[in-house]
Amino acid sequence: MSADLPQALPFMKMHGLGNDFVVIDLRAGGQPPAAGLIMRIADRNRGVGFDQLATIEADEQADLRLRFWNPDGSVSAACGNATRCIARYVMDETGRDRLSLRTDHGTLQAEDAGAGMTRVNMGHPVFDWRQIPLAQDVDIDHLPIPGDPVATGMGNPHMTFFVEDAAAVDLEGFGARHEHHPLYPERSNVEIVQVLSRDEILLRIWERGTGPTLASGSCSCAAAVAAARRGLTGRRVKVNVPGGVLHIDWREDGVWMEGATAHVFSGMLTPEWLSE
Ligand SMILES: N[C@H](CCC[C@H](N)C(=O)O)C(=O)O
Repeated sequence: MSADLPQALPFMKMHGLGNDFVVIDLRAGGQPPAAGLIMRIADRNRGVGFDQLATIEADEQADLRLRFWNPDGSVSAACGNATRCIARYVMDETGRDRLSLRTDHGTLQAEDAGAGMTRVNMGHPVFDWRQIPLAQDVDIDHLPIPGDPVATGMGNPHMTFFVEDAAAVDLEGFGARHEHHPLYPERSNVEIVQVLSRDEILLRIWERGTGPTLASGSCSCAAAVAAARRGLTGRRVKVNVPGGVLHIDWREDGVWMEGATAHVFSGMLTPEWLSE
């Protein structure tokens, strides 16, 4: 082994309803990986594979500082399921039942919801077109796009379509096309929603920078907020995603999201692989 190989890089693999994450714990120090290394780790054949990579850092204002990246190396200010996974891990580690987590979308509160479930307040939805962001001032409840979608910001941009039959949508073609719609200068996450009742929806997801995923926290929040704004549901809904169930509750203090999490394994990226 040559003396100038990088050190091994420890990581954790976690998932929330199949929305999977590589988590790098930097609380003791160290820099987040550069975009090139993030893209290599994202490779499901030659790396580890993930929907998002997250780092945990120590923070002076909150209990933890979290950052998120997509497999294409782009940054996301919000990642609800990774936030829940990391909150659960640190609550188990410290014995605490509440944590504050600073993200690029503000400081979020997480709590133990009992029965192994973890709840996070994802903050207030954003309805200002400049902050979502959209390219121009349009009616966000009825975007000038075929299919009549709703625009919502959850720290990241969302475009939500309501359909009769979500299973009938060609998500690959539809999602890829709409992620890059010119109305969204920073691209968009795309949600296909089928309303089942006043308090239950079916959701299929195309994540910006990732593609189709089994679940997505911020997409579930955006879909629930959009359904409530359209008057199709109340503000508390059960969201059925391909990977399971999330419960969304749009309260006065923000959009709360509750569901299961898993810490699957801890591993090491080897010095040999890191230096390739
Ligand atoms: N999986 C995440 C969302 C990632 C969003 C990301 N694809 C973007 O906006 O760039 C979640 O649970 O909220």
